[in-house]
Amino acid sequence: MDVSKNMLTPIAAVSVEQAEASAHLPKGDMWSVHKFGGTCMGTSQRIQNVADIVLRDPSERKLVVVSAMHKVTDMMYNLVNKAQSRDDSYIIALDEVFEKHMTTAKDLLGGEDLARFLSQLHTDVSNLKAMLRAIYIAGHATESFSDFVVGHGELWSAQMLSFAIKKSGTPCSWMDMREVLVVNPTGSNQVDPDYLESEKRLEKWFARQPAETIIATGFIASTPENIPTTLKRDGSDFSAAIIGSLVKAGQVTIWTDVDGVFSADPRKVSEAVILSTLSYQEAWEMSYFGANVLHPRTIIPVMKYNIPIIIRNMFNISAPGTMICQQPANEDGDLEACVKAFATIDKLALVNVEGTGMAGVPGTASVIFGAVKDVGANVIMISQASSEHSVCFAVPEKEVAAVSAALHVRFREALSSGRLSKVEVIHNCSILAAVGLRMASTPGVSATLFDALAKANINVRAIAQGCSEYNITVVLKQEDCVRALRAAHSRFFLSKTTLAVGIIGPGLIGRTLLNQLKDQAAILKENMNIDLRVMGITGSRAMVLSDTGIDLSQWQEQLKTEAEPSDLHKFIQHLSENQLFPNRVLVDCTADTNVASHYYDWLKKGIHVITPNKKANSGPLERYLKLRTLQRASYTHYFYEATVGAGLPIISTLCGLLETGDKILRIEGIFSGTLSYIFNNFEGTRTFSDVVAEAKEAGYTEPDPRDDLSGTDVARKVIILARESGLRLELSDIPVMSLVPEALRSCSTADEYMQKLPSFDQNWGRERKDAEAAGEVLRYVGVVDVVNKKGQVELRRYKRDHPFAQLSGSDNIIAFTTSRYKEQPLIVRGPGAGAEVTAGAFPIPDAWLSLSSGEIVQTSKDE
Ligand SMILES: NC(=O)c1ccc[n+]([C@@H]2O[C@H](COP(=O)([O-])OP(=O)(O)OC[C@H]3O[C@@H](n4cnc5c(N)ncnc54)[C@H](O)[C@@H]3O)[C@@H](O)[C@H]2O)c1
Ligand SMILES: N[C@@H](CCO)C(=O)O
Ligand code: NA
Repeated sequence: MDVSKNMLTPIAAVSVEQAEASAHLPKGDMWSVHKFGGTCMGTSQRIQNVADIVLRDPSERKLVVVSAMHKVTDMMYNLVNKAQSRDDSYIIALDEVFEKHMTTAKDLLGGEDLARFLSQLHTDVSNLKAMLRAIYIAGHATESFSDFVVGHGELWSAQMLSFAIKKSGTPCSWMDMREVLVVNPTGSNQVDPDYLESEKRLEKWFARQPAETIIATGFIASTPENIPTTLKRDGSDFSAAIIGSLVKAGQVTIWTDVDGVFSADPRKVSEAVILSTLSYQEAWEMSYFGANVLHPRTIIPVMKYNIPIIIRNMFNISAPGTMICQQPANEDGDLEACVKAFATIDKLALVNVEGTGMAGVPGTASVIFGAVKDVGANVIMISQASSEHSVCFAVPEKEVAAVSAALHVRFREALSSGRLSKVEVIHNCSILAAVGLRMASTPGVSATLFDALAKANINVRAIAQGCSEYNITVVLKQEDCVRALRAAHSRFFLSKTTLAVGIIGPGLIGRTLLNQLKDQAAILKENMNIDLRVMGITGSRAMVLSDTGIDLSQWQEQLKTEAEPSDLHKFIQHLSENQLFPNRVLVDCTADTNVASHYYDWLKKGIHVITPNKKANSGPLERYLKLRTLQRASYTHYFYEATVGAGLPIISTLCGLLETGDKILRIEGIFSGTLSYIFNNFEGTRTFSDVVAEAKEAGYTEPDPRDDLSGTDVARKVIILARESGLRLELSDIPVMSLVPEALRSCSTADEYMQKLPSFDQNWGRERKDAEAAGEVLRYVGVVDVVNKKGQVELRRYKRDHPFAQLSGSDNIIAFTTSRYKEQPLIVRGPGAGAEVTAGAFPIPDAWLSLSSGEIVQTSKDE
């Protein structure tokens, strides 16, 4: 064997191209370093799998760093703890450790190899027994005693693996890294490698023990005085990176149990994707957030020589993993590709120190952070705007009480003199960070991020972005964090926009809407990339909820068989919390005042509301104004086109006129599909009550047809349009001529009313004939008189040639007289009631699209 080949390769930085060309498999003389963690070394079978992976790597020179078998490090620490607390059971615990390794070895090895390993294991265990006995007697273990004991897990796993590899005929040595790796403690549970000394010792090691496949113990090392120690919390990944840099490896592969680094925590974002590449800095940023990557320190040694690190799943070898290397060449150059990943940290508190006495006074920050340091708190982010009137920073929630107390003490005088106005704590915060090296050079990234957050109705409490621009950090309420993460992630990573929909009131309109959605969902997805899912349907008695979307061909059955008692609160909660998607829409298809009274809260939660229910907009003026103010102030949509004239573009026409600067003078028309139908068809051939029954049958009427006949429904529409035109009117301000005879107003049900109605047919017959005799027809009309600030609803007679006399079916006709349309009013005419046209008024793709992408759609004029 050529010993020189095993000596350290001269320093030769690997370029990115080289690294990529090598496609995870370095060629030539370069070392391929692998690291297998405890999970990978969990059982004899897994150790065998590790051996197979190592054997399959065609590199000529392989150096494999291993952790102790799964759980063994904890078992070893436990031994020390038991011994020093004089708990005799350390002996049994040591037996368990012995057993575990003996059985694993027996499974894995045979013959002489097994005998050699077991004999070594015996020797080690009896030495450990002696040492633990000493600890037991002393009642104390020094750090180096403890490190010595604990490190055995790695010694055994490395030896077993090296024997397992040898078994296949490949020469293989194992390396006790305590002979090679020298580190100095730095305090705070970290160590610094002594690269020079380690390099020297490594050369010596190679000279003694030339090998092309080496299994090395992770985690353990020596002090410069040759006392066994460990790499502390940085662990075996760090060992692999250090040894990788010492041998100037072609690459370092870290084998774990995940497919690579995800774009976001996959437990929180189901659409998270595996990233194929990450720059060192990006990985660094991600690892800070606890992403399953590497400890930042781990990256430093290999980064120095541009050695790529590949994170791969040992349980899914086919997954290519994530390569961490120097910034890869631009991929797409698009905005979305700039953000590599999102990460979050929960359980934080924001501390805000505020006051005029800080501006221009050097040293305030130093005092603040001095106080924070004194209580040993870790500052997670800092933000100060250039006005210098406030400094805010985030610390772990559990440290905030101490921080706040320390600041109050430190600033007692400043606070009492008023130089500082407050030291304020905002609890229950989380951090959301967007990470990406190329954010630095791409304008618009933060705009897109903040836009996504705004559209998901998420309030941002504080913002930080360093000049490096690798990371944009926002602080938000913890309860919003997952939703924020999903909103941001879907904006940058999903091509499709998503909508979670809840339907309240699957009556005639609701049912029709659900049918339309069933057909439309596929088209929306196909043509517009909108993923629309109905997450819940609730009637007045039963509801069905789904986490992934209700099958719209089954919902009626589900409502019968799989339903639970309806509970509006739970329903809303389900939609807001348990959703796949950040965009949420409620469609209220009831005529219920109570349901309508919740719109404000829903919009406030960021849930869009679509409704044909007139109760909110025609209810108490004050509530209406509050709702509209909120709607204008938020990014949340409130669509109610169907409340007037069903699917006819009445409200949008009115808004269009107002937005373009026109002035509304008068709106007059036939606003009731039911009453239009009734008077269009009440021509002498059928009785009045028969025609009313037909209208009900056709689905034009309100759930209680008396709402139509009494004029209330028309009055509500008049009020809606009046308010839209800027009038501040209450429903009670509108004089209404009711068509419900006095005697029938007290009927307790709609059915009773319908039954008694025929007794009034004669009166109606007379009325109609009178009009006919005068060449006129009866029409029930509503008027919004904007000039005189009033409204009116009444039955009128019109000449046979009047446009209002020309209607058919359930037609509505609405005439807008405006400054522009003064001589000839602008007329909108068409069917103004009925299931298809009404339900069709809200799922218009434009509306869904604007909802899902969060475009602001003006549904009314801004006053
Ligand atoms: N029918 C039309 O042509 C038309 C046109 C425009 C607007 N609208 C409006 O559409 C709405 C629905 O009309 P419809 O004809 O479908 O009435 P409908 O009576 O057929 O349906 C209403 C449904 O809502 C349910 N419901 C009532 N209160 C509820 C509650 N608190 N929680 C859950 N579910 C509840 C009822 O059980 C019923 O299933 C009404 O507001 C109506 O004014 C109807
Ligand atoms: N009942 C209403 C439905 C449309 O709002 C009508 O007849 O016009
Ligand atoms: Na309409």
